[in-house]
Amino acid sequence: MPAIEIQSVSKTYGKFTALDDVSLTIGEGEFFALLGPNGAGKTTLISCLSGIARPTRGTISVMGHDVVRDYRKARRALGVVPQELVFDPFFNVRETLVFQSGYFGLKHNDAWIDEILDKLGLTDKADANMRALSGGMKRRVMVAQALVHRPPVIVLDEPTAGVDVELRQSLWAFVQSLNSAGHTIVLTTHYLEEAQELCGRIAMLKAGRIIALEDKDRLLAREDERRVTLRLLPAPERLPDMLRPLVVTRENDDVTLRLPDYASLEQVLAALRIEGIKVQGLFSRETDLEDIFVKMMHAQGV
Ligand SMILES: Nc1ncnc2c1ncn2[C@@H]1O[C@H](COP(=O)(O)OP(=O)(O)OP(=O)(O)O)[C@@H](O)[C@H]1O
Repeated sequence: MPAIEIQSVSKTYGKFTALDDVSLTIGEGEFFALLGPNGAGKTTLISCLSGIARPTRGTISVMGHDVVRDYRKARRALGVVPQELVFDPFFNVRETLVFQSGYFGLKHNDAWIDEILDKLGLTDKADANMRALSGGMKRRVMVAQALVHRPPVIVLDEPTAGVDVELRQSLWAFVQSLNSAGHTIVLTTHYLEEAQELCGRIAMLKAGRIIALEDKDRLLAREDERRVTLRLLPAPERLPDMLRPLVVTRENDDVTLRLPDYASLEQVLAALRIEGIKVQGLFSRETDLEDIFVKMMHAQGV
């Protein structure tokens, strides 16, 4: 049974189509990334998943429970860490979590609450008022809140926006441990290096449509090329003919080239040598998810 099954889901707001025929199946135990630029429809999809918004067309189920017909069971299987910090300023951290447990009919949840507080580094803030916490601490409470009912499926909507490096790392370590323990994780983020490091499979959304849905490694292998930046001295007005089709960008003395493999660098260097152009610096890197994301988002016809 898939953890999440989204079938032909569309969501319109008046004449505006926020989601356009989205179908997606996420297996149990996956670490899945939902990527896309601002306004692509990620949060709308998560809202449909958690029952905050209702799809205009199509169906969604979480752990086999339809999110509309079987709302309670579907919601119980799901923990959502929202993008925005939503909290009651009159509660302290522990009260917030006890209250959230109550939503799910859980009365004796203290041992689990203590454990989550500990795992998220919130134990010494348990009695602090929500409004007295820093943004990062509030973010941790949002994560804790999503976990009070031990959901098998956890959705994190940009959990690291505005979060410092240390918290980001500890948050990911915790989320990874949840994934290792069998939880299904769905993540949206604009930090593509995080998605590249953590996720197994990736969906890219653009204007409400899925334009890529693939295993991360396969997606990365799609653009199997190397980028090499050369700092040239003197920076020539005209590059040797052989180089020109390979140029990705040219800024001041730096020319970035797209190479099919490192072996072709030899020909590039030879062409420069013939023209008397010296290479003062060289920097290279493999294609990463950001390159692929940018390319796909700018591709024509999608
Ligand atoms: N309640 C609403 N009424 C009208 N339009 C809406 C509503 N909610 C979302 N939209 C529109 O739907 C589109 C998708 O928004 P959504 O928040 O899902 O994008 P997103 O991919 O999560 O973006 P971001 O990365 O900025 O969070 C946007 O153009 C947004 O303005």
